[in-house]
Amino acid sequence: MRERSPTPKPVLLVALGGNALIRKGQVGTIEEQFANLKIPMAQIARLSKDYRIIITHGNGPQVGNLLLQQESCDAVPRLPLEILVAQTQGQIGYMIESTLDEALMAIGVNNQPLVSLISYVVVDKNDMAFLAPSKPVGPVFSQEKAAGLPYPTVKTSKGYRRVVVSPKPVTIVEKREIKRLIDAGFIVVCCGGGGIPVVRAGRTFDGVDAVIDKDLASACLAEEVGVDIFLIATDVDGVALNFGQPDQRYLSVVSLEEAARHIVEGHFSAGAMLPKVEAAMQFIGSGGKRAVIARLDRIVEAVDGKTGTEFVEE
Ligand SMILES: NC(=O)OP(=O)(O)O
Repeated sequence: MRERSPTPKPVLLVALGGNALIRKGQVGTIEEQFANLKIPMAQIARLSKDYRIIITHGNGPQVGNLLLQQESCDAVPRLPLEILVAQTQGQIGYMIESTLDEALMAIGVNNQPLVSLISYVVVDKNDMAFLAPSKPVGPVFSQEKAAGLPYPTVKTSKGYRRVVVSPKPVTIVEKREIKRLIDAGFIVVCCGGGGIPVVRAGRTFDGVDAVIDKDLASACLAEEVGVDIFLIATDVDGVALNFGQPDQRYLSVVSLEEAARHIVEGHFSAGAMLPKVEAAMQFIGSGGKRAVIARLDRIVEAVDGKTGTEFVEE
C-alpha cells in the first residue's frame, strides 16, 4: 500500500505595521524596537507549529527616519527612497529574524529555518498616486513644527507626518520563490516596507522613488501565493466605526458590502485603517478564505477567531 503524503499545514500571512517596532510616543531606539518585536514574535513562534508562516512588515517610521538622517548630512551623497526601502528590508528583516529565532528557541524549537527576502513589488508608472504624496512616514510633528518643514505633511490621528508618494502594488516579483520557500518549511520574511517599488523596463526592472503601502502589498502577496489566513496586526482591536469618538464601535464581522459603505461614509482614515480595510477586502474579494484585522498582542486569539474584525464575502 502506498503511503499518503501528510496534508500540508495551512499558510498564515501576518502583516506587521512599522508600529510593531516603534510605538506611539517612542522615539524608536534600537532597544525599543527589539523589545516591541518580542510580543508578535512569541505568538508567531507558537503558531509556526500549526501553520506555514509568511511575515510582511511596514517601514513607515523607519524609512522616514532614514530620510531625515540623509537630509541632515551633506558629507555623503543622498540615496533615493527605493534604496532606503531596501535598507529597511535589511534592518527590519534582521530584527524580526533574530527576535523570532529567540522566541522559537524559548519554546524548544531549535531547527526552524528562517529567511528574509529582499523583495521587489511592481507598480504602474502611470499610477495617479505619483502626482500626490499620500503615505505618512517618519516621526510625528506638532502643527507649528510641520508648518515650517520643507516637505509636505498630513494630519494623522497621532499628529503631523511627512508624506511621500505611494503607488498601488501590481504584482510581487518573488511570489514563486516565496511559495517554494514556505513549501520547503522556511518561515519567510518578505515584502518589507511594501516592497522595493519597481516599474518594468523591458525584461528588467527600474526602482522608483516611493513607499508602497505594506497592507496593499501584503494583500497582493496573499492572493498570489494563495494563503489560507491573511492577518493584519495593528495597534487597535480591529475595525471601528466612529473611531476615537464617544460612540466608537468595533466590528467583529464585516461583509464586503458593509465595508464598502463604511468607506464611503468616511469611517477609516487614509494612510491608517483605510488601506488595511481595502487590503482585507481585496483578499476576500479575490476568493481568499480568511482576512482578519486584530491587535498585535492578540495574534493567536485572532487566528483562533476569538478577537479582531473578520471580513466575509456577504
Ligand atoms: N510601508 C508601509 O506601509 O509602512 P507602515 O505600515 O509602517 O506605514
